[in-house]
Amino acid sequence: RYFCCSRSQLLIKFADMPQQSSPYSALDGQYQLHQTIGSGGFAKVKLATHLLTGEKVAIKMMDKRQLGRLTISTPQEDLPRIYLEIEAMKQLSHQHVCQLYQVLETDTKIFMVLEYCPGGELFDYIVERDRLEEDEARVFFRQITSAVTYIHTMGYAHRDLKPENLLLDEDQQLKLIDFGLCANPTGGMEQKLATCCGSPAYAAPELVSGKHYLGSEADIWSMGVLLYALLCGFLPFDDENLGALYRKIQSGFYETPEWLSDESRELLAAMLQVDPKHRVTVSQLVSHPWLSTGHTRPIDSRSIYKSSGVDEDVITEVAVHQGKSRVAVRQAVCRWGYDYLTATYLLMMAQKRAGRTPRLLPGR
Ligand SMILES: O=C(Nc1ccc2c(c1)CNCC2)c1ccc(F)cc1
Repeated sequence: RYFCCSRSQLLIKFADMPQQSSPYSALDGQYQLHQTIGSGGFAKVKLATHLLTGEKVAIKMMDKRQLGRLTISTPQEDLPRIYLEIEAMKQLSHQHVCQLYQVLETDTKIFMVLEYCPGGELFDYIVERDRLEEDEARVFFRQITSAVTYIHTMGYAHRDLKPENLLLDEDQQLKLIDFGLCANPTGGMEQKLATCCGSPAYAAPELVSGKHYLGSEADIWSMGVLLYALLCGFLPFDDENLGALYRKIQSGFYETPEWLSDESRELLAAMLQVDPKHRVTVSQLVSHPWLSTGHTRPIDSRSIYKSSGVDEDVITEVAVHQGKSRVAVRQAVCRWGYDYLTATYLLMMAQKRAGRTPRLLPGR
Protein backbone atom coordinates (compact mmCIF):
# COMPACT_ATOMS: atom_id res chain seq x y z
CA ARG A 1 0.00 0.00 0.00
CA TYR A 2 3.08 2.23 0.06
CA PHE A 3 3.80 2.23 -3.69
CA CYS A 4 0.91 4.45 -4.74
CA CYS A 5 1.91 7.59 -2.87
CA SER A 6 4.24 10.52 -3.34
CA ARG A 7 7.30 11.17 -1.16
CA SER A 8 5.44 13.32 1.37
CA GLN A 9 2.76 10.66 1.75
CA LEU A 10 5.46 8.02 2.08
CA LEU A 11 6.77 10.13 4.98
CA ILE A 12 3.28 10.23 6.46
CA LYS A 13 2.74 6.51 5.85
CA PHE A 14 6.01 5.55 7.50
CA ALA A 15 5.27 8.02 10.30
CA ASP A 16 2.14 5.98 10.92
CA MET A 17 4.33 3.00 11.65
CA PRO A 18 5.38 3.51 15.28
CA GLN A 19 8.98 2.69 16.10
CA GLN A 20 9.75 1.94 19.70
CA SER A 21 12.68 4.36 20.08
CA SER A 22 11.04 7.27 22.00
CA PRO A 23 7.64 7.29 23.71
CA TYR A 24 6.32 9.77 21.18
CA SER A 25 7.89 8.37 18.00
CA ALA A 26 4.39 7.54 16.73
CA LEU A 27 4.00 11.29 16.18
CA ASP A 28 7.25 11.75 14.21
CA GLY A 29 6.80 13.40 10.82
CA GLN A 30 3.27 14.47 11.73
CA TYR A 31 3.55 16.72 14.83
CA GLN A 32 6.24 18.78 16.50
CA LEU A 33 5.77 18.41 20.27
CA HIS A 34 6.13 21.41 22.62
CA GLN A 35 5.57 21.89 26.35
CA THR A 36 3.27 19.93 28.63
CA ILE A 37 0.13 22.01 29.28
CA GLY A 38 -1.78 19.67 31.52
CA SER A 39 -1.53 16.39 33.33
CA GLY A 40 -4.32 14.60 35.14
CA GLY A 41 -4.75 11.08 36.45
CA PHE A 42 -3.67 8.90 33.57
CA ALA A 43 -3.43 11.55 30.85
CA LYS A 44 -0.84 14.16 29.93
CA VAL A 45 -1.60 16.96 27.48
CA LYS A 46 1.14 18.49 25.34
CA LEU A 47 1.04 21.45 23.00
CA ALA A 48 2.02 20.47 19.44
CA THR A 49 2.23 21.79 15.90
CA HIS A 50 0.54 19.89 13.05
CA LEU A 51 3.43 19.99 10.57
CA LEU A 52 1.52 19.99 7.28
CA THR A 53 -0.59 23.06 8.19
CA GLY A 54 1.55 24.68 10.89
CA GLU A 55 -1.55 24.84 13.13
CA LYS A 56 -1.36 24.40 16.91
CA VAL A 57 -3.11 21.43 18.53
CA ALA A 58 -3.30 19.80 21.97
CA ILE A 59 -2.32 16.14 22.17
CA LYS A 60 -3.80 14.14 25.06
CA MET A 61 -1.52 11.17 25.76
CA MET A 62 -2.54 8.12 27.77
CA ASP A 63 -0.48 5.13 28.80
CA LYS A 64 -2.58 1.98 28.50
CA ARG A 65 -0.50 0.23 31.15
CA GLN A 66 -1.29 2.98 33.68
CA LEU A 67 -5.05 2.89 33.15
CA GLY A 68 -6.68 1.28 36.12
CA ARG A 69 -3.64 1.50 38.42
CA LEU A 70 -4.23 5.17 39.29
CA THR A 71 -7.92 4.88 39.92
CA ILE A 72 -9.91 2.63 42.21
CA SER A 73 -11.73 1.08 39.26
CA THR A 74 -10.35 -2.08 37.73
CA PRO A 75 -8.23 -1.83 34.54
CA GLN A 76 -10.85 -3.25 32.26
CA GLU A 77 -13.18 -0.35 33.23
CA ASP A 78 -10.79 2.51 32.41
CA LEU A 79 -9.64 1.41 28.99
CA PRO A 80 -13.21 1.22 27.60
CA ARG A 81 -13.84 4.72 29.05
CA ILE A 82 -11.10 6.02 26.78
CA TYR A 83 -12.60 4.25 23.80
CA LEU A 84 -16.02 5.55 24.83
CA GLU A 85 -14.63 9.10 24.91
CA ILE A 86 -13.01 8.63 21.50
CA GLU A 87 -16.16 7.18 19.92
CA ALA A 88 -18.30 9.97 21.42
CA MET A 89 -15.95 12.72 20.20
CA LYS A 90 -15.91 11.21 16.71
CA GLN A 91 -19.69 11.70 16.56
CA LEU A 92 -19.60 15.27 17.87
CA SER A 93 -18.71 18.31 15.76
CA HIS A 94 -19.87 21.62 17.25
CA GLN A 95 -18.49 25.11 17.80
CA HIS A 96 -18.63 24.66 21.60
CA VAL A 97 -17.35 21.08 21.76
CA CYS A 98 -13.57 20.53 21.65
CA GLN A 99 -12.89 18.96 18.23
CA LEU A 100 -11.09 15.62 17.98
CA TYR A 101 -8.75 15.69 14.96
CA GLN A 102 -6.87 12.40 15.05
CA VAL A 103 -6.39 9.25 17.13
CA LEU A 104 -3.08 7.36 17.16
CA GLU A 105 -2.59 4.12 19.08
CA THR A 106 0.54 2.07 19.77
CA ASP A 107 0.70 -1.10 21.86
CA THR A 108 1.28 0.99 25.01
CA LYS A 109 -0.15 4.46 24.26
CA ILE A 110 -3.23 6.25 22.98
CA PHE A 111 -2.88 9.76 21.53
CA MET A 112 -5.89 12.05 20.99
CA VAL A 113 -5.13 15.11 18.85
CA LEU A 114 -7.54 17.83 20.01
CA GLU A 115 -8.53 21.44 19.30
CA TYR A 116 -6.13 24.02 20.78
CA CYS A 117 -7.69 25.97 23.70
CA PRO A 118 -5.05 28.44 24.94
CA GLY A 119 -7.48 30.34 27.20
CA GLY A 120 -7.27 27.57 29.77
CA GLU A 121 -10.09 26.45 32.06
CA LEU A 122 -13.27 28.43 32.76
CA PHE A 123 -12.59 27.45 36.39
CA ASP A 124 -9.43 29.63 36.49
CA TYR A 125 -11.18 32.41 34.59
CA ILE A 126 -13.84 32.63 37.35
CA VAL A 127 -11.31 32.33 40.20
CA GLU A 128 -9.22 35.19 38.75
CA ARG A 129 -12.28 37.46 38.78
CA ASP A 130 -13.94 36.18 41.98
CA ARG A 131 -17.24 36.02 40.09
CA LEU A 132 -18.69 37.19 36.76
CA GLU A 133 -21.17 39.96 36.07
CA GLU A 134 -24.52 38.67 34.78
CA ASP A 135 -23.87 39.81 31.20
CA GLU A 136 -20.58 37.93 30.97
CA ALA A 137 -21.98 34.87 32.75
CA ARG A 138 -24.88 34.91 30.27
CA VAL A 139 -22.54 34.90 27.24
CA PHE A 140 -20.73 31.83 28.60
CA PHE A 141 -23.90 30.10 29.76
CA ARG A 142 -25.53 30.49 26.33
CA GLN A 143 -22.50 28.69 24.85
CA ILE A 144 -22.70 25.94 27.47
CA THR A 145 -26.44 25.51 26.83
CA SER A 146 -25.75 25.36 23.08
CA ALA A 147 -23.14 22.61 23.59
CA VAL A 148 -25.24 20.55 26.03
CA THR A 149 -28.39 20.83 23.87
CA TYR A 150 -26.32 19.64 20.90
CA ILE A 151 -24.83 16.61 22.68
CA HIS A 152 -28.26 15.67 24.09
CA THR A 153 -29.71 15.93 20.58
CA MET A 154 -26.92 13.59 19.44
CA GLY A 155 -28.03 11.09 22.12
CA TYR A 156 -25.20 11.75 24.60
CA ALA A 157 -25.08 12.98 28.18
CA HIS A 158 -21.79 14.46 29.40
CA ARG A 159 -22.25 13.54 33.10
CA ASP A 160 -19.22 15.50 34.28
CA LEU A 161 -20.13 19.13 33.52
CA LYS A 162 -17.97 21.51 35.58
CA PRO A 163 -15.81 24.65 34.91
CA GLU A 164 -12.68 22.46 34.73
CA ASN A 165 -14.16 20.74 31.66
CA LEU A 166 -14.88 23.99 29.81
CA LEU A 167 -11.86 25.54 28.07
CA LEU A 168 -11.49 28.90 26.36
CA ASP A 169 -10.09 29.05 22.82
CA GLU A 170 -8.10 31.97 21.45
CA ASP A 171 -11.35 33.85 20.70
CA GLN A 172 -12.70 33.42 24.26
CA GLN A 173 -15.19 30.83 22.99
CA LEU A 174 -15.97 27.91 25.32
CA LYS A 175 -15.14 24.35 24.29
CA LEU A 176 -16.50 21.35 26.23
CA ILE A 177 -13.91 18.64 26.90
CA ASP A 178 -13.53 15.30 28.67
CA PHE A 179 -16.22 12.93 27.46
CA GLY A 180 -14.62 10.13 29.45
CA LEU A 181 -17.76 9.78 31.57
CA CYS A 182 -20.33 10.52 28.91
CA ALA A 183 -23.14 8.09 28.36
CA ASN A 184 -24.73 6.94 25.20
CA PRO A 185 -26.30 3.64 26.20
CA THR A 186 -27.65 1.77 23.21
CA GLY A 187 -31.08 3.06 22.36
CA GLY A 188 -30.34 6.68 23.07
CA MET A 189 -30.03 8.27 26.49
CA GLU A 190 -33.44 7.49 27.85
CA GLN A 191 -32.11 4.35 29.59
CA LYS A 192 -31.63 4.80 33.32
CA LEU A 193 -27.91 4.94 34.01
CA ALA A 194 -26.97 3.21 37.22
CA THR A 195 -23.29 4.09 37.40
CA CYS A 196 -22.36 6.86 39.74
CA CYS A 197 -19.63 9.16 38.40
CA GLY A 198 -18.53 12.72 37.90
CA SER A 199 -17.48 15.28 40.49
CA PRO A 200 -19.62 15.19 43.65
CA ALA A 201 -20.19 18.97 44.04
CA TYR A 202 -21.80 19.10 40.56
CA ALA A 203 -23.62 15.77 40.86
CA ALA A 204 -27.43 15.61 40.89
CA PRO A 205 -29.31 14.37 44.01
CA GLU A 206 -30.62 11.26 42.20
CA LEU A 207 -27.05 10.44 41.16
CA VAL A 208 -25.52 10.80 44.65
CA SER A 209 -28.45 8.78 46.06
CA GLY A 210 -27.38 5.91 43.80
CA LYS A 211 -30.78 5.87 42.16
CA HIS A 212 -31.28 5.19 38.45
CA TYR A 213 -31.19 8.50 36.63
CA LEU A 214 -31.37 10.05 33.17
CA GLY A 215 -28.07 11.52 31.95
CA SER A 216 -29.89 14.46 30.38
CA GLU A 217 -31.61 15.38 33.67
CA ALA A 218 -28.37 15.04 35.65
CA ASP A 219 -26.61 17.32 33.14
CA ILE A 220 -29.23 20.04 33.75
CA TRP A 221 -28.58 19.92 37.50
CA SER A 222 -24.81 20.22 36.85
CA MET A 223 -25.50 23.21 34.60
CA GLY A 224 -27.38 24.80 37.51
CA VAL A 225 -24.35 24.30 39.77
CA LEU A 226 -22.16 25.71 36.96
CA LEU A 227 -24.34 28.83 36.56
CA TYR A 228 -24.28 29.35 40.33
CA ALA A 229 -20.45 29.10 40.28
CA LEU A 230 -20.28 31.66 37.43
CA LEU A 231 -22.56 34.15 39.21
CA CYS A 232 -21.33 33.64 42.78
CA GLY A 233 -17.72 32.45 42.54
CA PHE A 234 -18.39 29.61 44.99
CA LEU A 235 -20.46 26.41 45.01
CA PRO A 236 -24.11 26.09 46.07
CA PHE A 237 -23.45 22.78 47.83
CA ASP A 238 -20.05 22.38 49.46
CA ASP A 239 -18.57 20.42 52.34
CA GLU A 240 -15.24 18.69 52.80
CA ASN A 241 -17.12 15.76 54.32
CA LEU A 242 -18.58 13.73 51.43
CA GLY A 243 -21.59 12.52 53.43
CA ALA A 244 -22.43 16.07 54.52
CA LEU A 245 -22.04 17.24 50.90
CA TYR A 246 -24.43 14.54 49.67
CA ARG A 247 -27.00 15.53 52.30
CA LYS A 248 -26.78 19.19 51.25
CA ILE A 249 -27.29 18.20 47.58
CA GLN A 250 -30.23 15.97 48.47
CA SER A 251 -31.78 18.77 50.55
CA GLY A 252 -31.61 21.06 47.52
CA PHE A 253 -31.15 24.04 49.86
CA TYR A 254 -28.57 26.65 48.84
CA GLU A 255 -27.87 30.26 49.77
CA THR A 256 -28.72 33.02 47.26
CA PRO A 257 -26.35 36.00 47.66
CA GLU A 258 -28.04 39.44 47.56
CA TRP A 259 -26.33 40.39 44.27
CA LEU A 260 -28.32 37.80 42.31
CA SER A 261 -31.11 39.25 40.15
CA ASP A 262 -34.65 37.85 40.48
CA GLU A 263 -34.45 36.33 36.99
CA SER A 264 -31.17 34.52 37.69
CA ARG A 265 -32.61 33.23 41.01
CA GLU A 266 -35.62 31.92 39.08
CA LEU A 267 -33.40 30.17 36.50
CA LEU A 268 -31.20 28.60 39.20
CA ALA A 269 -34.30 27.34 41.04
CA ALA A 270 -35.61 25.80 37.80
CA MET A 271 -32.37 23.86 37.28
CA LEU A 272 -31.61 22.96 40.90
CA GLN A 273 -34.86 21.05 41.42
CA VAL A 274 -34.20 17.96 43.56
CA ASP A 275 -36.94 16.04 41.74
CA PRO A 276 -35.63 15.54 38.19
CA LYS A 277 -39.20 15.47 36.88
CA HIS A 278 -39.69 19.07 38.08
CA ARG A 279 -36.33 20.18 36.60
CA VAL A 280 -36.30 22.44 33.51
CA THR A 281 -35.28 20.69 30.26
CA VAL A 282 -32.72 21.97 27.74
CA SER A 283 -35.48 22.75 25.24
CA GLN A 284 -37.11 25.02 27.87
CA LEU A 285 -33.71 26.53 28.70
CA VAL A 286 -32.90 27.76 25.20
CA SER A 287 -35.74 30.34 25.39
CA HIS A 288 -35.58 31.15 29.13
CA PRO A 289 -35.94 34.93 29.77
CA TRP A 290 -32.66 35.25 31.70
CA LEU A 291 -30.78 33.63 28.80
CA SER A 292 -32.58 35.76 26.20
CA THR A 293 -31.95 39.16 27.87
CA GLY A 294 -30.00 41.36 25.49
CA HIS A 295 -30.10 38.71 22.76
CA THR A 296 -32.62 38.78 19.94
CA ARG A 297 -32.58 35.10 19.01
CA PRO A 298 -33.04 32.07 21.31
CA ILE A 299 -29.92 29.95 21.77
CA ASP A 300 -29.11 28.10 18.56
CA SER A 301 -27.66 24.68 19.40
CA ARG A 302 -27.10 23.63 15.78
CA SER A 303 -23.53 23.00 14.73
CA ILE A 304 -22.09 25.69 12.43
CA TYR A 305 -19.79 23.03 10.96
CA LYS A 306 -20.91 21.44 7.69
CA SER A 307 -22.28 18.03 8.59
CA SER A 308 -22.45 16.54 5.12
CA GLY A 309 -20.12 16.75 2.14
CA VAL A 310 -16.60 18.09 2.00
CA ASP A 311 -15.17 21.49 1.18
CA GLU A 312 -13.91 21.58 -2.42
CA ASP A 313 -11.33 24.33 -1.81
CA VAL A 314 -9.65 22.19 0.85
CA ILE A 315 -9.85 19.04 -1.30
CA THR A 316 -8.22 20.93 -4.17
CA GLU A 317 -5.40 22.31 -1.99
CA VAL A 318 -4.63 18.82 -0.62
CA ALA A 319 -4.80 17.22 -4.08
CA VAL A 320 -2.43 19.80 -5.61
CA HIS A 321 -0.02 19.55 -2.67
CA GLN A 322 0.02 15.76 -2.76
CA GLY A 323 -0.08 15.43 -6.56
CA LYS A 324 -3.22 13.32 -6.35
CA SER A 325 -6.59 13.57 -8.09
CA ARG A 326 -9.42 15.41 -6.28
CA VAL A 327 -11.54 12.28 -6.58
CA ALA A 328 -8.91 10.22 -4.74
CA VAL A 329 -8.47 12.88 -2.03
CA ARG A 330 -12.25 13.32 -1.61
CA GLN A 331 -12.70 9.56 -1.19
CA ALA A 332 -9.86 9.37 1.34
CA VAL A 333 -11.20 12.33 3.35
CA CYS A 334 -14.71 10.85 3.33
CA ARG A 335 -13.43 7.74 5.07
CA TRP A 336 -13.17 9.91 8.21
CA GLY A 337 -10.48 7.63 9.59
CA TYR A 338 -9.39 10.21 12.21
CA ASP A 339 -5.92 9.72 10.78
CA TYR A 340 -3.47 12.41 9.70
CA LEU A 341 -5.62 13.25 6.66
CA THR A 342 -8.70 13.83 8.84
CA ALA A 343 -6.62 16.13 11.07
CA THR A 344 -5.24 17.95 8.02
CA TYR A 345 -8.72 18.45 6.54
CA LEU A 346 -10.31 19.63 9.81
CA LEU A 347 -7.44 22.03 10.55
CA MET A 348 -7.68 23.50 7.05
CA MET A 349 -11.42 23.97 7.64
CA ALA A 350 -10.54 25.82 10.87
CA GLN A 351 -8.12 28.02 8.88
CA LYS A 352 -10.94 28.80 6.45
CA ARG A 353 -13.39 29.62 9.28
CA ALA A 354 -10.77 31.97 10.74
CA GLY A 355 -10.76 33.84 7.41
CA ARG A 356 -7.37 32.46 6.33
CA THR A 357 -6.83 30.67 3.02
CA PRO A 358 -6.49 26.92 3.76
CA ARG A 359 -2.79 26.28 3.07
CA LEU A 360 -0.42 23.34 3.32
CA LEU A 361 3.20 24.21 4.03
CA PRO A 362 5.47 23.45 1.05
CA GLY A 363 8.04 20.69 1.14
CA ARG A 364 6.30 18.69 3.85
O1 LIG B 1 -5.28 23.41 24.30
C1 LIG B 1 -5.45 22.98 25.43
N1 LIG B 1 -4.91 23.54 26.53
C2 LIG B 1 -4.04 24.65 26.51
C3 LIG B 1 -3.36 25.06 25.37
C4 LIG B 1 -2.45 26.12 25.45
C5 LIG B 1 -2.25 26.80 26.66
C6 LIG B 1 -2.97 26.39 27.78
C7 LIG B 1 -3.86 25.31 27.71
C8 LIG B 1 -2.84 27.09 29.08
N2 LIG B 1 -1.62 27.87 29.18
C9 LIG B 1 -1.44 28.75 28.00
C10 LIG B 1 -1.27 27.91 26.76
C11 LIG B 1 -6.29 21.76 25.63
C12 LIG B 1 -7.15 21.34 24.62
C13 LIG B 1 -7.93 20.21 24.79
C14 LIG B 1 -7.84 19.47 25.97
F1 LIG B 1 -8.58 18.35 26.13
C15 LIG B 1 -6.98 19.87 26.99
C16 LIG B 1 -6.21 21.02 26.82
